[in-house]
Amino acid sequence: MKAVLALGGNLGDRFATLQGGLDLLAAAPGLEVTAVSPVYETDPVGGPEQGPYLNAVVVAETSLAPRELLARAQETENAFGRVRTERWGARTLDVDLIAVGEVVSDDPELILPHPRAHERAFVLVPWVQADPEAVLAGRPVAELLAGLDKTGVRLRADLVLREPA
Ligand SMILES: Nc1ncnc2c1ncn2[C@@H]1O[C@H](COP(=O)(O)OP(=O)(O)OP(=O)(O)O)[C@@H](O)[C@H]1O
Ligand SMILES: Nc1nc2c(c(=O)[nH]1)N=C(CO)CN2
Repeated sequence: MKAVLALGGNLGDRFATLQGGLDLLAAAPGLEVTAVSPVYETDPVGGPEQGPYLNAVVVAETSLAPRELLARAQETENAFGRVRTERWGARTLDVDLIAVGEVVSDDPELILPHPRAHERAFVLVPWVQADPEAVLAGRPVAELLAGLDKTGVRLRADLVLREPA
């Protein structure tokens, strides 16, 4: 199955954390990274006043069940010292599951596709770069993006994630 994961963080050495998170995810058995987006610097959306994020999207081919993938994502967050405080608050690393194959889930522990992805330029802009054919809940991501404000999402061409070996 194809899995799409969104990485983001706005504390500490943000780029080193993104690379470390990607490497750790890729080290999981049953997950092969097939595409990595460029890195974007993004204005924070929601939550308290906080600094800008770096965001990127990773596309992978996986044999893991969605729950196992969520566990890997959460282990990766924890490895980078994520401390949960307030909702949408600053964090070193956030790993969200955007979509896993065609799986639809309304279990609050794992909602698929991610319930806010369709309105988040900081997810859709990198995603469509990693996969121009991307589709979310039956709609081309490129089309969803046409209706969104992308001014808070800036390419950081100087920061390029290394694809894990
Ligand atoms: N698609 C999903 N990807 C990641 N976590 C999810 C998903 N659906 C539900 N969750 C649940 O959401 C809970 C809270 O996640 P988290 O604290 O990362 O939220 P957030 O990143 O602050 O906000 P947002 O959910 O808007 O991105 C997690 O414990 C997880 O079980
Ligand atoms: N720019 C930006 N804003 C956010 C982000 C994020 O990754 N990037 N993540 C959030 C909660 O998941 C809330 N707000």
